[in-house]
Amino acid sequence: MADALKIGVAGLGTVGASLVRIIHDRQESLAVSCGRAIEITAVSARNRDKDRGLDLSGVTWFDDPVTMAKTADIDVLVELIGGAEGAARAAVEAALERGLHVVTANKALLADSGVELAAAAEEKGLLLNFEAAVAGGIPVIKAMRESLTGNTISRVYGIMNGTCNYILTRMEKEGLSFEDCLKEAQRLGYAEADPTFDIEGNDTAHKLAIMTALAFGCEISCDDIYLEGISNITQEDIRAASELGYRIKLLGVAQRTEGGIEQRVHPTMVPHDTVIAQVDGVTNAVAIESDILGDLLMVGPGAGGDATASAVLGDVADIAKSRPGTQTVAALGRPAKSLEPYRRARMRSHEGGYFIRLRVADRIGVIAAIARRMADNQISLESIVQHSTNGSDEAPTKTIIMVTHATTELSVRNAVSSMESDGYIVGKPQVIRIEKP
Ligand SMILES: NC(=O)C1=CN([C@@H]2O[C@H](COP(=O)(O)OP(=O)(O)OC[C@H]3O[C@@H](n4cnc5c(N)ncnc54)[C@H](O)[C@@H]3O)[C@@H](O)[C@H]2O)C=CC1
Ligand SMILES: N[C@@H](CC=O)C(=O)O
Ligand code: NA
Repeated sequence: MADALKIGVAGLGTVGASLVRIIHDRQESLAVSCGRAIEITAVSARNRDKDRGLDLSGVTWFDDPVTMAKTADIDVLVELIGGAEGAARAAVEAALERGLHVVTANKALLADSGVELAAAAEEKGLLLNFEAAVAGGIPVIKAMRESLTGNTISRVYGIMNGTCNYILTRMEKEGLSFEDCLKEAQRLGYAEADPTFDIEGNDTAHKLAIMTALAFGCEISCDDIYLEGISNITQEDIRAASELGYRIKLLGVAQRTEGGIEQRVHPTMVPHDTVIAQVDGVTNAVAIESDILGDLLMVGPGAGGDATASAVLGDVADIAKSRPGTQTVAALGRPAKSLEPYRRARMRSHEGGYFIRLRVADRIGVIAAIARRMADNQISLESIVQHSTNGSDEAPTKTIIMVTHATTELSVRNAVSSMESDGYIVGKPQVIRIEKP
Protein backbone atom coordinates (compact mmCIF):
# COMPACT_ATOMS: atom_id res chain seq x y z
CA MET A 1 0.00 0.00 0.00
CA ALA A 2 1.18 3.54 -0.78
CA ASP A 3 2.27 5.87 2.04
CA ALA A 4 -0.52 7.36 4.14
CA LEU A 5 -1.94 10.71 3.03
CA LYS A 6 -1.20 13.11 5.88
CA ILE A 7 -3.72 15.82 6.53
CA GLY A 8 -3.82 18.85 8.78
CA VAL A 9 -7.25 20.04 9.89
CA ALA A 10 -7.61 23.76 10.63
CA GLY A 11 -10.81 24.38 12.59
CA LEU A 12 -12.41 21.88 14.95
CA GLY A 13 -15.93 23.28 15.17
CA THR A 14 -19.12 21.69 13.83
CA VAL A 15 -17.55 20.40 10.61
CA GLY A 16 -13.94 19.90 11.72
CA ALA A 17 -14.89 17.84 14.78
CA SER A 18 -17.22 15.64 12.69
CA LEU A 19 -14.48 15.09 10.12
CA VAL A 20 -11.88 14.07 12.72
CA ARG A 21 -14.34 11.68 14.35
CA ILE A 22 -15.35 10.06 11.05
CA ILE A 23 -11.78 9.59 9.83
CA HIS A 24 -10.83 8.11 13.20
CA ASP A 25 -13.80 5.71 13.21
CA ARG A 26 -13.44 4.57 9.59
CA GLN A 27 -9.68 4.31 9.18
CA GLU A 28 -9.70 0.77 7.82
CA SER A 29 -12.48 1.11 5.27
CA LEU A 30 -11.04 4.41 4.05
CA ALA A 31 -7.64 2.84 3.52
CA VAL A 32 -9.24 0.09 1.44
CA SER A 33 -11.30 2.55 -0.67
CA CYS A 34 -8.43 4.95 -1.26
CA GLY A 35 -5.65 2.41 -1.60
CA ARG A 36 -3.79 4.19 1.19
CA ALA A 37 -4.46 5.32 4.73
CA ILE A 38 -5.68 8.82 5.54
CA GLU A 39 -3.92 10.05 8.64
CA ILE A 40 -4.62 13.25 10.57
CA THR A 41 -1.21 14.37 11.72
CA ALA A 42 -1.93 17.97 12.72
CA VAL A 43 -4.85 20.09 13.90
CA SER A 44 -5.40 23.72 14.78
CA ALA A 45 -8.23 25.51 16.56
CA ARG A 46 -8.66 28.43 18.89
CA ASN A 47 -9.05 26.60 22.17
CA ARG A 48 -6.74 23.69 22.93
CA ASP A 49 -8.41 22.88 26.25
CA LYS A 50 -11.96 22.48 24.95
CA ASP A 51 -13.32 18.93 25.28
CA ARG A 52 -14.57 17.99 21.82
CA GLY A 53 -14.78 14.28 22.58
CA LEU A 54 -12.05 13.64 19.99
CA ASP A 55 -9.08 11.34 20.25
CA LEU A 56 -6.18 13.58 19.27
CA SER A 57 -3.39 11.36 20.62
CA GLY A 58 -0.35 11.44 18.34
CA VAL A 59 -1.69 14.51 16.52
CA THR A 60 0.40 17.70 16.62
CA TRP A 61 -1.52 20.71 17.92
CA PHE A 62 -0.97 24.18 16.44
CA ASP A 63 -2.42 27.33 17.97
CA ASP A 64 -1.87 29.06 14.63
CA PRO A 65 -3.26 27.46 11.44
CA VAL A 66 -0.82 29.42 9.28
CA THR A 67 2.15 27.95 11.15
CA MET A 68 0.52 24.55 10.66
CA ALA A 69 0.15 25.16 6.91
CA LYS A 70 3.79 26.28 6.70
CA THR A 71 5.50 23.72 8.88
CA ALA A 72 3.39 20.66 9.78
CA ASP A 73 4.18 17.22 8.40
CA ILE A 74 1.16 17.17 6.05
CA ASP A 75 0.28 16.68 2.37
CA VAL A 76 -3.12 18.38 2.53
CA LEU A 77 -4.50 21.36 4.42
CA VAL A 78 -8.18 20.99 5.27
CA GLU A 79 -9.47 24.46 6.07
CA LEU A 80 -12.62 24.45 8.21
CA ILE A 81 -12.31 27.80 9.96
CA GLY A 82 -14.44 30.03 7.73
CA GLY A 83 -14.34 33.68 6.65
CA ALA A 84 -13.07 35.41 3.54
CA GLU A 85 -10.16 37.01 5.36
CA GLY A 86 -8.00 36.33 8.40
CA ALA A 87 -6.61 32.98 9.47
CA ALA A 88 -8.58 30.89 6.94
CA ARG A 89 -7.33 32.82 3.95
CA ALA A 90 -3.76 33.10 5.23
CA ALA A 91 -3.60 29.36 5.93
CA VAL A 92 -4.94 28.42 2.47
CA GLU A 93 -2.52 30.79 0.74
CA ALA A 94 0.39 29.49 2.80
CA ALA A 95 -0.53 25.88 1.98
CA LEU A 96 -0.71 26.48 -1.77
CA GLU A 97 2.52 28.46 -1.65
CA ARG A 98 4.17 25.53 0.09
CA GLY A 99 2.84 23.04 -2.48
CA LEU A 100 0.09 21.39 -0.39
CA HIS A 101 -3.28 20.34 -1.76
CA VAL A 102 -6.18 22.18 -0.15
CA VAL A 103 -9.67 21.09 0.81
CA THR A 104 -12.00 23.78 2.11
CA ALA A 105 -15.68 24.25 2.96
CA ASN A 106 -15.25 28.01 2.94
CA LYS A 107 -17.62 29.53 0.39
CA ALA A 108 -17.02 33.07 1.67
CA LEU A 109 -13.34 32.74 0.79
CA LEU A 110 -14.01 31.14 -2.60
CA ALA A 111 -16.65 33.72 -3.54
CA ASP A 112 -14.11 36.42 -2.75
CA SER A 113 -10.88 34.93 -4.10
CA GLY A 114 -11.73 31.62 -5.78
CA VAL A 115 -10.21 32.55 -9.13
CA GLU A 116 -6.87 33.63 -7.64
CA LEU A 117 -6.72 30.54 -5.43
CA ALA A 118 -7.64 28.26 -8.35
CA ALA A 119 -4.88 29.86 -10.44
CA ALA A 120 -2.35 29.44 -7.63
CA ALA A 121 -3.29 25.75 -7.27
CA GLU A 122 -3.12 25.09 -11.02
CA GLU A 123 0.26 26.77 -11.34
CA LYS A 124 1.66 24.18 -8.96
CA GLY A 125 -0.37 21.18 -10.15
CA LEU A 126 -2.28 21.08 -6.85
CA LEU A 127 -5.86 20.20 -6.13
CA LEU A 128 -8.18 22.77 -4.59
CA ASN A 129 -11.32 20.87 -3.62
CA PHE A 130 -14.40 22.49 -2.11
CA GLU A 131 -17.41 20.18 -2.42
CA ALA A 132 -18.70 21.15 1.02
CA ALA A 133 -18.76 24.84 0.10
CA VAL A 134 -21.99 24.56 -1.92
CA ALA A 135 -25.09 22.66 -0.78
CA GLY A 136 -23.20 20.82 1.97
CA GLY A 137 -23.14 17.08 1.39
CA ILE A 138 -24.77 17.14 -2.08
CA PRO A 139 -22.07 16.47 -4.71
CA VAL A 140 -22.92 19.51 -6.85
CA ILE A 141 -19.36 20.69 -7.39
CA LYS A 142 -18.25 17.31 -8.65
CA ALA A 143 -21.29 17.19 -10.94
CA MET A 144 -20.57 20.65 -12.33
CA ARG A 145 -16.85 20.43 -12.78
CA GLU A 146 -16.60 16.82 -13.92
CA SER A 147 -19.84 15.06 -14.85
CA LEU A 148 -21.43 17.87 -16.88
CA THR A 149 -18.34 18.70 -18.94
CA GLY A 150 -19.41 19.48 -22.53
CA ASN A 151 -22.94 20.55 -21.58
CA THR A 152 -24.06 24.13 -22.15
CA ILE A 153 -25.86 25.21 -19.02
CA SER A 154 -28.73 27.68 -19.25
CA ARG A 155 -29.87 27.97 -15.64
CA VAL A 156 -28.75 26.87 -12.19
CA TYR A 157 -30.97 27.50 -9.21
CA GLY A 158 -31.86 26.11 -5.88
CA ILE A 159 -32.21 26.13 -2.15
CA MET A 160 -28.61 26.51 -1.03
CA ASN A 161 -28.93 27.59 2.58
CA GLY A 162 -30.04 25.02 5.13
CA THR A 163 -30.60 27.56 7.88
CA CYS A 164 -33.08 29.62 5.85
CA ASN A 165 -34.94 26.59 4.57
CA TYR A 166 -35.12 25.23 8.11
CA ILE A 167 -36.52 28.55 9.38
CA LEU A 168 -39.09 28.93 6.58
CA THR A 169 -40.23 25.32 6.96
CA ARG A 170 -40.77 25.50 10.71
CA MET A 171 -42.44 28.91 10.47
CA GLU A 172 -44.86 27.48 7.93
CA LYS A 173 -45.51 24.05 9.40
CA GLU A 174 -45.45 24.85 13.12
CA GLY A 175 -46.22 28.56 13.18
CA LEU A 176 -43.01 29.21 15.15
CA SER A 177 -41.40 32.65 15.27
CA PHE A 178 -38.48 33.55 13.04
CA GLU A 179 -36.24 34.13 16.07
CA ASP A 180 -36.99 30.74 17.69
CA CYS A 181 -36.32 28.89 14.43
CA LEU A 182 -33.02 30.70 13.96
CA LYS A 183 -31.89 29.85 17.50
CA GLU A 184 -32.64 26.19 16.86
CA ALA A 185 -30.74 26.26 13.54
CA GLN A 186 -27.75 27.68 15.43
CA ARG A 187 -28.00 25.02 18.12
CA LEU A 188 -28.01 22.31 15.46
CA GLY A 189 -24.80 23.67 13.89
CA TYR A 190 -26.42 24.79 10.61
CA ALA A 191 -25.88 28.54 10.86
CA GLU A 192 -22.75 30.50 10.04
CA ALA A 193 -20.68 31.97 12.87
CA ASP A 194 -22.48 35.23 12.04
CA PRO A 195 -26.05 34.11 11.16
CA THR A 196 -26.79 37.36 9.35
CA PHE A 197 -24.87 35.79 6.48
CA ASP A 198 -27.55 33.11 6.35
CA ILE A 199 -30.71 35.13 6.84
CA GLU A 200 -29.71 38.11 4.70
CA GLY A 201 -28.82 35.81 1.80
CA ASN A 202 -25.04 36.41 1.70
CA ASP A 203 -24.25 32.74 2.24
CA THR A 204 -26.52 31.75 -0.64
CA ALA A 205 -24.87 34.47 -2.74
CA HIS A 206 -21.42 33.06 -1.97
CA LYS A 207 -22.56 29.63 -3.12
CA LEU A 208 -24.37 30.95 -6.17
CA ALA A 209 -21.30 32.92 -7.26
CA ILE A 210 -19.25 29.72 -7.24
CA MET A 211 -21.96 27.81 -9.13
CA THR A 212 -22.24 30.59 -11.71
CA ALA A 213 -18.53 30.39 -12.49
CA LEU A 214 -18.73 26.61 -12.87
CA ALA A 215 -21.92 26.76 -14.96
CA PHE A 216 -21.00 29.54 -17.33
CA GLY A 217 -17.20 29.38 -17.38
CA CYS A 218 -16.90 32.93 -16.12
CA GLU A 219 -15.04 34.63 -13.30
CA ILE A 220 -16.63 34.63 -9.85
CA SER A 221 -18.54 37.84 -9.26
CA CYS A 222 -20.36 37.79 -5.95
CA ASP A 223 -20.68 41.57 -5.68
CA ASP A 224 -22.90 41.59 -8.79
CA ILE A 225 -25.57 39.40 -7.24
CA TYR A 226 -28.97 40.95 -6.56
CA LEU A 227 -29.54 40.14 -2.89
CA GLU A 228 -32.56 39.95 -0.59
CA GLY A 229 -32.74 37.79 2.54
CA ILE A 230 -35.67 36.28 4.41
CA SER A 231 -35.74 38.52 7.48
CA ASN A 232 -38.83 40.42 6.29
CA ILE A 233 -40.87 37.34 5.40
CA THR A 234 -43.88 37.21 7.72
CA GLN A 235 -46.43 34.58 8.67
CA GLU A 236 -48.88 36.65 6.60
CA ASP A 237 -46.76 36.11 3.46
CA ILE A 238 -46.41 32.40 4.17
CA ARG A 239 -50.17 32.04 4.61
CA ALA A 240 -50.95 34.07 1.51
CA ALA A 241 -48.48 32.00 -0.52
CA SER A 242 -50.12 28.81 0.68
CA GLU A 243 -53.62 30.07 -0.22
CA LEU A 244 -52.37 30.86 -3.72
CA GLY A 245 -50.76 27.42 -4.18
CA TYR A 246 -47.15 28.44 -3.52
CA ARG A 247 -44.45 27.97 -0.90
CA ILE A 248 -41.77 30.51 -0.09
CA LYS A 249 -38.14 29.41 -0.47
CA LEU A 250 -34.91 31.39 -0.45
CA LEU A 251 -33.55 30.65 -3.91
CA GLY A 252 -30.28 31.45 -5.60
CA VAL A 253 -30.75 31.67 -9.36
CA ALA A 254 -28.19 32.15 -12.14
CA GLN A 255 -29.35 32.18 -15.73
CA ARG A 256 -28.09 33.18 -19.12
CA THR A 257 -30.15 35.98 -20.68
CA GLU A 258 -29.70 38.18 -23.74
CA GLY A 259 -28.30 40.91 -21.51
CA GLY A 260 -25.70 38.70 -19.83
CA ILE A 261 -25.80 36.44 -16.81
CA GLU A 262 -28.50 37.18 -14.24
CA GLN A 263 -27.57 36.28 -10.66
CA ARG A 264 -30.11 36.78 -7.90
CA VAL A 265 -30.84 35.61 -4.38
CA HIS A 266 -34.24 36.36 -2.90
CA PRO A 267 -37.28 34.81 -1.23
CA THR A 268 -39.21 33.16 -4.01
CA MET A 269 -42.65 31.68 -4.45
CA VAL A 270 -42.49 28.26 -6.05
CA PRO A 271 -45.60 26.30 -7.09
CA HIS A 272 -46.66 23.96 -4.33
CA ASP A 273 -46.72 20.87 -6.56
CA THR A 274 -43.06 21.12 -7.66
CA VAL A 275 -40.31 19.00 -6.14
CA ILE A 276 -38.35 22.03 -4.99
CA ALA A 277 -41.37 23.34 -3.07
CA GLN A 278 -41.45 20.10 -1.10
CA VAL A 279 -37.82 20.35 0.02
CA ASP A 280 -38.05 20.97 3.75
CA GLY A 281 -35.85 21.72 6.72
CA VAL A 282 -32.07 21.76 6.37
CA THR A 283 -32.32 19.90 3.05
CA ASN A 284 -30.98 21.70 -0.02
CA ALA A 285 -31.89 21.26 -3.67
CA VAL A 286 -29.91 22.33 -6.72
CA ALA A 287 -31.38 22.27 -10.23
CA ILE A 288 -29.12 22.42 -13.27
CA GLU A 289 -30.59 22.86 -16.75
CA SER A 290 -28.26 21.82 -19.54
CA ASP A 291 -28.50 20.94 -23.21
CA ILE A 292 -27.10 17.41 -23.41
CA LEU A 293 -28.25 15.96 -20.10
CA GLY A 294 -31.46 17.98 -19.74
CA ASP A 295 -32.78 18.87 -16.30
CA LEU A 296 -30.97 17.60 -13.24
CA LEU A 297 -32.21 18.09 -9.67
CA MET A 298 -30.03 17.09 -6.74
CA VAL A 299 -31.59 17.03 -3.27
CA GLY A 300 -29.88 16.25 0.04
CA PRO A 301 -28.53 17.47 3.37
CA GLY A 302 -27.24 21.02 2.97
CA ALA A 303 -25.68 21.72 6.37
CA GLY A 304 -24.70 20.16 9.67
CA GLY A 305 -21.53 18.52 10.90
CA ASP A 306 -21.71 15.02 9.47
CA ALA A 307 -23.34 15.92 6.13
CA THR A 308 -20.71 18.57 5.49
CA ALA A 309 -17.86 16.39 6.73
CA SER A 310 -19.01 13.72 4.25
CA ALA A 311 -18.31 16.13 1.38
CA VAL A 312 -14.97 17.17 2.89
CA LEU A 313 -13.99 13.54 3.27
CA GLY A 314 -14.90 12.85 -0.37
CA ASP A 315 -12.56 15.67 -1.40
CA VAL A 316 -9.76 14.29 0.77
CA ALA A 317 -10.33 10.82 -0.65
CA ASP A 318 -10.06 12.18 -4.22
CA ILE A 319 -6.63 13.50 -3.32
CA ALA A 320 -5.65 10.22 -1.68
CA LYS A 321 -6.64 8.37 -4.87
CA SER A 322 -4.82 10.79 -7.20
CA ARG A 323 -1.19 10.31 -8.11
CA PRO A 324 1.50 13.02 -8.31
CA GLY A 325 1.55 14.68 -11.72
CA THR A 326 -2.00 13.64 -12.56
CA GLN A 327 -3.90 16.49 -10.92
CA THR A 328 -6.05 17.32 -13.91
CA VAL A 329 -9.31 18.51 -12.37
CA ALA A 330 -9.24 22.30 -12.53
CA ALA A 331 -10.81 23.82 -9.41
CA LEU A 332 -13.36 25.84 -11.40
CA GLY A 333 -13.93 23.22 -14.08
CA ARG A 334 -11.60 24.81 -16.60
CA PRO A 335 -8.18 26.49 -16.32
CA ALA A 336 -8.53 29.66 -14.26
CA LYS A 337 -6.85 31.67 -17.05
CA SER A 338 -9.56 30.64 -19.52
CA LEU A 339 -12.48 31.93 -17.42
CA GLU A 340 -14.35 34.70 -19.22
CA PRO A 341 -15.12 38.04 -17.58
CA TYR A 342 -18.51 38.02 -15.90
CA ARG A 343 -21.12 39.95 -17.94
CA ARG A 344 -23.89 41.12 -15.67
CA ALA A 345 -27.54 41.20 -16.73
CA ARG A 346 -29.37 44.07 -15.01
CA MET A 347 -31.91 43.04 -12.40
CA ARG A 348 -34.36 45.62 -13.74
CA SER A 349 -34.66 43.49 -16.89
CA HIS A 350 -35.55 40.33 -14.95
CA GLU A 351 -38.74 38.79 -16.28
CA GLY A 352 -41.18 36.73 -14.26
CA GLY A 353 -44.35 36.71 -12.21
CA TYR A 354 -44.68 38.67 -8.97
CA PHE A 355 -46.64 38.47 -5.73
CA ILE A 356 -47.43 41.92 -4.36
CA ARG A 357 -49.01 42.46 -0.94
CA LEU A 358 -50.14 45.96 -0.05
CA ARG A 359 -51.87 47.44 2.98
CA VAL A 360 -53.95 50.32 1.74
CA ALA A 361 -56.32 52.90 3.16
CA ASP A 362 -59.85 51.51 3.03
CA ARG A 363 -61.49 54.17 0.89
CA ILE A 364 -63.38 54.42 -2.37
CA GLY A 365 -61.30 54.45 -5.54
CA VAL A 366 -58.18 52.74 -4.19
CA ILE A 367 -58.64 49.50 -6.11
CA ALA A 368 -59.26 51.46 -9.30
CA ALA A 369 -56.11 53.51 -8.65
CA ILE A 370 -54.06 50.36 -8.13
CA ALA A 371 -55.43 48.80 -11.33
CA ARG A 372 -54.56 52.00 -13.21
CA ARG A 373 -50.94 51.95 -11.99
CA MET A 374 -50.59 48.32 -13.05
CA ALA A 375 -52.02 49.09 -16.49
CA ASP A 376 -49.77 52.17 -16.86
CA ASN A 377 -46.83 49.81 -16.51
CA GLN A 378 -48.21 47.12 -18.82
CA ILE A 379 -48.60 44.66 -15.95
CA SER A 380 -51.31 42.08 -16.43
CA LEU A 381 -52.83 40.57 -13.29
CA GLU A 382 -53.44 36.88 -12.81
CA SER A 383 -55.39 37.55 -9.60
CA ILE A 384 -56.24 40.31 -7.16
CA VAL A 385 -57.76 39.58 -3.77
CA GLN A 386 -58.95 42.05 -1.19
CA HIS A 387 -58.76 40.91 2.41
CA SER A 388 -61.04 42.06 5.20
CA THR A 389 -60.73 45.46 6.75
CA ASN A 390 -58.05 45.99 9.41
CA GLY A 391 -56.36 49.04 10.94
CA SER A 392 -58.16 51.30 13.43
CA ASP A 393 -61.74 52.65 13.35
CA GLU A 394 -60.42 56.11 12.48
CA ALA A 395 -58.02 54.86 9.79
CA PRO A 396 -59.32 51.54 8.44
CA THR A 397 -57.07 49.64 6.08
CA LYS A 398 -57.37 46.53 3.98
CA THR A 399 -54.88 44.12 2.49
CA ILE A 400 -54.63 43.68 -1.27
CA ILE A 401 -52.82 40.66 -2.66
CA MET A 402 -51.97 40.55 -6.35
CA VAL A 403 -50.27 37.97 -8.52
CA THR A 404 -49.02 39.21 -11.86
CA HIS A 405 -48.47 37.44 -15.15
CA ALA A 406 -44.89 37.58 -16.45
CA THR A 407 -43.61 41.14 -16.44
CA THR A 408 -40.33 42.92 -15.76
CA GLU A 409 -38.71 43.96 -12.50
CA LEU A 410 -38.61 47.54 -13.76
CA SER A 411 -42.36 47.60 -14.43
CA VAL A 412 -43.11 46.28 -10.95
CA ARG A 413 -40.74 48.73 -9.27
CA ASN A 414 -42.28 51.63 -11.19
CA ALA A 415 -45.85 50.54 -10.45
CA VAL A 416 -45.19 50.11 -6.73
CA SER A 417 -43.35 53.39 -6.44
CA SER A 418 -46.21 55.24 -8.23
CA MET A 419 -48.70 53.67 -5.81
CA GLU A 420 -46.57 54.81 -2.89
CA SER A 421 -46.57 58.36 -4.28
CA ASP A 422 -50.35 58.19 -4.68
CA GLY A 423 -50.54 58.20 -0.88
CA TYR A 424 -52.96 55.36 -0.06
CA ILE A 425 -50.36 52.72 0.91
CA VAL A 426 -49.79 52.06 4.61
CA GLY A 427 -46.41 50.56 5.62
CA LYS A 428 -44.00 48.88 3.22
CA PRO A 429 -45.31 46.92 0.23
CA GLN A 430 -44.16 43.31 0.07
CA VAL A 431 -42.94 42.09 -3.32
CA ILE A 432 -41.94 38.44 -3.81
CA ARG A 433 -40.80 37.03 -7.14
CA ILE A 434 -42.32 33.85 -8.51
CA GLU A 435 -40.09 31.21 -10.11
CA LYS A 436 -41.53 28.53 -12.36
CA PRO A 437 -39.26 25.47 -12.36
N1 LIG B 1 -21.77 24.14 9.70
C1 LIG B 1 -22.18 23.77 8.49
O1 LIG B 1 -23.23 23.13 8.34
C2 LIG B 1 -21.38 24.09 7.29
C3 LIG B 1 -20.25 24.87 7.36
N2 LIG B 1 -19.54 25.16 6.23
C4 LIG B 1 -18.33 25.93 6.32
O2 LIG B 1 -17.36 25.18 7.03
C5 LIG B 1 -16.50 26.06 7.74
C6 LIG B 1 -16.53 25.72 9.22
O3 LIG B 1 -17.85 25.85 9.69
P1 LIG B 1 -18.28 25.36 11.16
O4 LIG B 1 -17.58 24.11 11.50
O5 LIG B 1 -19.74 25.42 11.17
O6 LIG B 1 -17.70 26.57 12.03
P2 LIG B 1 -17.46 26.61 13.60
O7 LIG B 1 -17.58 28.04 13.99
O8 LIG B 1 -18.26 25.60 14.30
O9 LIG B 1 -15.91 26.18 13.73
C7 LIG B 1 -14.85 27.01 13.37
C8 LIG B 1 -13.56 26.45 13.96
O10 LIG B 1 -12.49 27.28 13.53
C9 LIG B 1 -11.68 27.58 14.66
N3 LIG B 1 -11.04 28.89 14.46
C10 LIG B 1 -11.63 30.09 14.30
N4 LIG B 1 -10.69 31.04 14.15
C11 LIG B 1 -9.50 30.41 14.24
C12 LIG B 1 -8.15 30.86 14.18
N5 LIG B 1 -7.85 32.15 14.01
N6 LIG B 1 -7.19 29.94 14.32
C13 LIG B 1 -7.48 28.63 14.49
N7 LIG B 1 -8.73 28.16 14.54
C14 LIG B 1 -9.72 29.05 14.42
C15 LIG B 1 -12.62 27.60 15.84
O11 LIG B 1 -11.88 27.40 17.04
C16 LIG B 1 -13.52 26.43 15.49
O12 LIG B 1 -12.90 25.24 15.93
C17 LIG B 1 -17.00 27.47 7.40
O13 LIG B 1 -16.31 27.95 6.28
C18 LIG B 1 -18.46 27.25 7.05
O14 LIG B 1 -18.99 28.24 6.22
C19 LIG B 1 -19.90 24.67 5.00
C20 LIG B 1 -20.99 23.90 4.86
C21 LIG B 1 -21.84 23.57 6.00
N1 LIG C 1 -24.90 28.11 7.17
C1 LIG C 1 -24.93 27.27 6.02
C2 LIG C 1 -24.06 26.08 6.24
C3 LIG C 1 -23.80 25.33 5.01
O1 LIG C 1 -23.29 25.85 4.04
C4 LIG C 1 -26.35 26.81 5.75
O2 LIG C 1 -27.19 27.00 6.62
O3 LIG C 1 -26.60 26.31 4.65
NA1 NA D 1 -21.68 20.01 -1.97
